[in-house]
Amino acid sequence: MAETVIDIQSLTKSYNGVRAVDQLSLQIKCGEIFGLLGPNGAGKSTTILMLLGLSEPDEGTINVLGLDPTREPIPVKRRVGYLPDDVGFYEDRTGLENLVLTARLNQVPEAEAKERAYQLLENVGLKHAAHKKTGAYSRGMRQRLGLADVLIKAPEIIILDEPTLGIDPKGMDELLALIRSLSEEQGLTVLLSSHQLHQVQQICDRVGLFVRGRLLAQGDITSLSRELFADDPLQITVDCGPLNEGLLERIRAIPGVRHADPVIGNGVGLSDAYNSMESPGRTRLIVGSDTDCSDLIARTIIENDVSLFGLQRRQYGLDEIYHRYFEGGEQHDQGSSQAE
Ligand SMILES: Nc1ncnc2c1ncn2[C@@H]1O[C@H](COP(=O)(O)OP(=O)(O)OP(=O)(O)O)[C@@H](O)[C@H]1O
Repeated sequence: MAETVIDIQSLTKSYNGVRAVDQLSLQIKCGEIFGLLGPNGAGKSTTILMLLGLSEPDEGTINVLGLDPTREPIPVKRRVGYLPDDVGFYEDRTGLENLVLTARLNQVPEAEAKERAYQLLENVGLKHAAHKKTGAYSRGMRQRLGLADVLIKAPEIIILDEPTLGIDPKGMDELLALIRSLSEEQGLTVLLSSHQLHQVQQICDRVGLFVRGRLLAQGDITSLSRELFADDPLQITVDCGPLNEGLLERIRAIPGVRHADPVIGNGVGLSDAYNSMESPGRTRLIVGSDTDCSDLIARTIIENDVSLFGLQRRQYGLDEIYHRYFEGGEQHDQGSSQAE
C-alpha cells in the first residue's frame, strides 16, 4: 500500500467571516494523480496555498511529506513543485534561459542545470522552442514550460492550479497526457485543481468534488456516482406487456433491484397499467437497481410469457455529476448531499 504523502484533516479557512474551505479532510497517496474539482470560488486555490505554506489555516492540520507547511514552508517548497494558474516568465529570455535560472535558484549544480533544462524541454515537447523568447510563447507553450519549470528541481509532488485553463481542446488533451506520462515514469504524485471535470477526470486516479469549501465526495468516477446517486445508481426502463402482481414481485426479488414501479400516462400503478387507453396491454416499468440486472429482468419477463418491447439502461455518471454539482453546484451542496 502506497504511503500517504498529503494528509489534510479538518482544514478550515475563512475570509471576512466566509468559509472558503470548510472542514476539509483528504489523503493523497504517493504516485497518485488526484483531481480537486469544483466550480469557480469553490476553495481550490485557497487549499493549495495552505498546502504550500503560503496561507495559514484557521483550523485543522496539514501534513505534506511528513512536514507541516505552516511551520516548515521552505523544506516543503524544496520538495513540492507548484504551477500557478498563470505562470510568469522573463519574457525577454528564452525558454531554456528561464529554466536554467529556476534551476540555479533551486541550487541545481550549474553543469547539471543546462542538461536537465534541455531534457525537460524535450520531455514537454518544447525542444524546438528552446531558444525562442517566452514572450512569443502561446498559452499552451507557457503551460508546458511551466511544467518543465516545476520539474527542474526534481520534486516529489507537483501541485497544478488549473493547468488547462485557456488552452484549446487539443492542447489540453496533450498537456494532460503529458502530466499522466510524467507521473507514471517518475512516480510523481500530482494534485491538480480544475473546474473542467470532463477533461481532467480522464487522467485522475481519484477526484474530489469541492463545492463552496466542502468536499462533497471523493473517489473514482464509478464510486463517486454510487456515492452521489445512492438513491438509484442505475435506472432501467422496461416496456413490456401486461404485468400481474406475481410477476412484479418476481422482478422486485431479483438481486440488486431496489424498486420496480409500473408507470402509465399520468397514473402510477398496476391497475392503470392494465387499463391504459393510450397503449392497451403495455406497461412501462421503472426499475431502480444497484447493479446491472437487466438480463435477469428480461429473462424473468419472457419466461413468464409476457412480451418484452424494450429495455433501456441509464447509469448515472459523469454527466449527471457535472450537471448536479458543477452547473448548479451552489444550490446542491446545501441539502443532504454531503457524502464524505
Ligand atoms: N485573499 C482573499 N481574500 C478574500 N476572499 C478570498 C481570498 N481568496 C479567496 N477568497 C474567497 O474564497 C473563496 C474561495 O476562493 P478560491 O480562489 O480558493 O476558489 P477556487 O476554487 O480556486 O476558484 P477559482 O478557480 O475561481 O480561483 C471565494 O469565495 C473567494 O472569493
